[in-house]
Amino acid sequence: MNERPDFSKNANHAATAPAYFSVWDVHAYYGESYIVQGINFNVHEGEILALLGRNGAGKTSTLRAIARLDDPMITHGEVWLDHQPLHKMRSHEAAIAGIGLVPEDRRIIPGLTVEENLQLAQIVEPVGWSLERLYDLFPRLGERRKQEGVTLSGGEQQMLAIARALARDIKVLLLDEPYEGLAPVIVDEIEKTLNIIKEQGMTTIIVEQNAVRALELADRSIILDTGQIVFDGTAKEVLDNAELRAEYLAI
Ligand SMILES: Nc1ncnc2c1ncn2[C@@H]1O[C@H](COP(=O)(O)OP(=O)(O)OP(=O)(O)O)[C@@H](O)[C@H]1O
Repeated sequence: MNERPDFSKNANHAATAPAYFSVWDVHAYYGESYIVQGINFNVHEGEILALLGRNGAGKTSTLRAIARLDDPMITHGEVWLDHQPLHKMRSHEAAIAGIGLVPEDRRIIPGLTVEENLQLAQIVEPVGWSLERLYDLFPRLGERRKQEGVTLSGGEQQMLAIARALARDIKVLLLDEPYEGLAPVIVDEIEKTLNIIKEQGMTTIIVEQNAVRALELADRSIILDTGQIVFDGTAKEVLDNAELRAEYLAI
């Protein structure tokens, strides 16, 4: 058998340091399928972490597990957010505890305007960013506030999905493939916005197939392969390591 290069030496050290958001030895299954196979990582407050890897590496499953969705089910391990044990919570409780998941399919609610989609997110206290602040961040949403959300362009729907997460009082923003299907110019616009959100102190985890764009944005990166972490380090280390990129990201 070919030995594969070991980039994982950094993977476990992070779990010992206290952090704002900690994932410790998480294992998760879809039914009998063992998909998330002992994941450890930390994210510090205000940091952007890119969760990367090839198709099927387990990125979305990891994000879903830490957001405490029913599938995949965590069978072992702990997830902590600002001293709160997310691993003991269901998804709605994790949402109240500060998880803001923006799923890949964006889930804009049909029949509701842009503004109504945002207002719906604020029905339960505590609320996050005001509508005014969200429209300052996303002027296109302000211009289209009376338009039905599902009739927006793909990029605008992505903006609405992010804005809806921020409309709640969240502590960490989890983005699943936010750039998928978007033109580079729209990716530029969303990247700029995510940088502004970071400047305002938000902690973010981004799962993205477009690894180069995600690494431009991120402070740190974790690379997954078959449900395990094979690299944990800075975004620059990934960009500078051609062997690592070729092996796990095909870039
Ligand atoms: N609902 C499910 N039931 C069973 N297996 C699943 C389910 N969803 C995903 N998987 C499997 O889990 C593995 C990891 O999938 P996941 O979607 O987490 O990968 P990913 O890294 O996000 O890839 P992609 O970028 O292609 O979405 C894959 O082998 C996939 O087939």
